[in-house]
Amino acid sequence: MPAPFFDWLGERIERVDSVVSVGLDPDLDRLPEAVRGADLPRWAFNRRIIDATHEHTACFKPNAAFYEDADGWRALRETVAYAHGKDVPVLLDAKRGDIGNTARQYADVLDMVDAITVNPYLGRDALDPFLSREENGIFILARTSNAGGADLQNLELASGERLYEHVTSLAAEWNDHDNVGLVVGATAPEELEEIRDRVPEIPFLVPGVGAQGGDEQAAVEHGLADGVGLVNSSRGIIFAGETARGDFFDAAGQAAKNLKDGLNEYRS
Ligand SMILES: O=C(O)c1cc(=O)[nH]c(=O)n1[C@@H]1O[C@H](COP(=O)(O)O)[C@@H](O)[C@H]1O
Repeated sequence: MPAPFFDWLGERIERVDSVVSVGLDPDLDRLPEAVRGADLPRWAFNRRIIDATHEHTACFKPNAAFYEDADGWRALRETVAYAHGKDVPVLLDAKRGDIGNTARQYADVLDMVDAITVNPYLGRDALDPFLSREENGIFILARTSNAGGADLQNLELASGERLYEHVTSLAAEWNDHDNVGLVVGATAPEELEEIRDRVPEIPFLVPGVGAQGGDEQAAVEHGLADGVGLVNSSRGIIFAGETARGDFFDAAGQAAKNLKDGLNEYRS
């Protein structure tokens, strides 16, 4: 039985026929004029992005880095409640990982959001406060999309395995509540395929399409487990209006639809 988060996500994917995750990374320097004067510009921006994109969206993924100040936290709370009002789950991209006593505090954010990204490098006890939340989705970083992702994650261990392969096996071992997902970048299609072969049943969050130029086909072909998984684009959707003609937010809606249609060509 999948965890409630993955049940909800599966239903949402079916209902909107989309595996698109829209990344809500509202860089204050790039917000359009229309929302700059608002009391909480990031919330005003996200609300309009959600309005424009939700019908094409399986999940919203705010990255915590864009909210780490007092107003940011208020904007995040409003954003999450609004997404929930549209029946869209929210995955907080926070990449948490700390000693148990601290991790327990971090994990409390799962009272507000539905899923979170976590960093495995402090080991199992650092993730226990997250993994024990049976309702939620816990996405463990396996192979990240950035250029330096290979520096550590592709290191070969004495066993002959790569580090990301070992992390993948550990994640499967830690998946007592069927609430684990993995983060694997679309910019690393070979690793995506290898990781999928290792864990056929774990859904992936695949960032790195769009602005980072990752492989959409590989993201869909290897990212989904029994049809469930997410392919994320943030800047490519929310800032599509910077270069498009017409309304800024309509452009975001169109970009979300285009990504959905493009990805759906590879869904079986
Ligand atoms: O955990 C993530 O979501 C993540 C993992 C990773 O390997 N690469 C990656 O880009 N991300 C996040 O996904 C989003 C990608 O943003 P765009 O490059 O604008 O689509 C950002 O919030 C990143 O922090």
